[in-house]
Amino acid sequence: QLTTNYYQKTCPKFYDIVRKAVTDKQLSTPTTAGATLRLFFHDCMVGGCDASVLVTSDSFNKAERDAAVNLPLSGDGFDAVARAKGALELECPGIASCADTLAAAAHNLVIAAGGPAFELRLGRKDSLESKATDPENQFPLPTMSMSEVIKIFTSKGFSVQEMVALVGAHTIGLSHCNQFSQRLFKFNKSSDIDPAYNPEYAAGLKKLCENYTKDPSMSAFNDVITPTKFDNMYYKNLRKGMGLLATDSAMFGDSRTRPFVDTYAEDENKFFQDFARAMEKLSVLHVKTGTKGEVRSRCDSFNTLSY
Ligand code: HEM
Ligand SMILES: [Ca+2]
Ligand SMILES: [Ca+2]
Repeated sequence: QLTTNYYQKTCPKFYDIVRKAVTDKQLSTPTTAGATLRLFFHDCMVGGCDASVLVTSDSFNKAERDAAVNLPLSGDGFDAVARAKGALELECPGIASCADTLAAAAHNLVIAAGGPAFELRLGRKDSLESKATDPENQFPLPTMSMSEVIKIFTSKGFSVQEMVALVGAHTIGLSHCNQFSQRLFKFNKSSDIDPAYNPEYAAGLKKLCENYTKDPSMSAFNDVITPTKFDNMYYKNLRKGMGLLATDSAMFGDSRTRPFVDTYAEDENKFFQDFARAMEKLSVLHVKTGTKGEVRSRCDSFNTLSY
């Protein structure tokens, strides 16, 4: 249903406008790429890629964005989409959906960071709903077992290999200390530190996160070696005990996922190929077309109140 040339007649500069807006923002705010890629993931996992995550709550509706799992999403991703949408509305008002704008923004920022292009199909409509309860049980959490994580990805149609490729997104971006602090302080009876960590790496993290309870904004790079470059360093790190989240370490620790970690650590081209294909699949999950959605004029609110 979606096509790569959807805006060819109605908004031929769609892609260039998005690219300009998000790369400008990325240059001034280097956290933009990670923030936007994660925002796209969080949109697509709940009701498909329909910009449901972008809507803000009001006094009548607590929106998806205010679900616990979405609260840490960085404002930079929302802002990148708002800027691109603002520029699009000037050029071709009422034409480009927020869902397409977010997809194109994520696509572009992956490429700008050195990653692969995935086939970007367009024509998504924006959701008519966004509820804070919708994300329940839809997301992998760092505290989950690998079986639970696999179950979530399988339920969305992804194989274990596709899941390992997608998590390679952790080659860029940040995680807050509270997402991995249990691995550093009082891990269990026999050790303060999770033995899956490389000891020097863990010591560095411990220092970095020393005051995280007082300053909840404290965060660490997901990939400590090349934090802003989209490459296969994430998988190389996993093999050295430098996976930040417990689920990152488990990708190497679990025999179901380790073979793919090894493959991607050794072959960046293969990672890029598989990541691109899995992103293509993620980007068309349950998309809404025709009258099942609308083209919002602002990404943070519905055109007409639907409740
Ligand atoms: C096992 C599966 C996954 C788990 C448990 C997981 C969990 C997390 C957590 C807890 C954070 C840190 C959030 C914060 O503290 O602000 C994070 C960051 C991030 N995740 Fe994942 N994630 C998973 C898979 C994915 C996938 C499939 C993608 C994209 C395709 C993705 C993209 C990102 C990005 C780009 C960041 C950095 C965000 C930023 O810099 O603002 N993650 N992830
Ligand atoms: Ca969604
Ligand atoms: Ca990297």
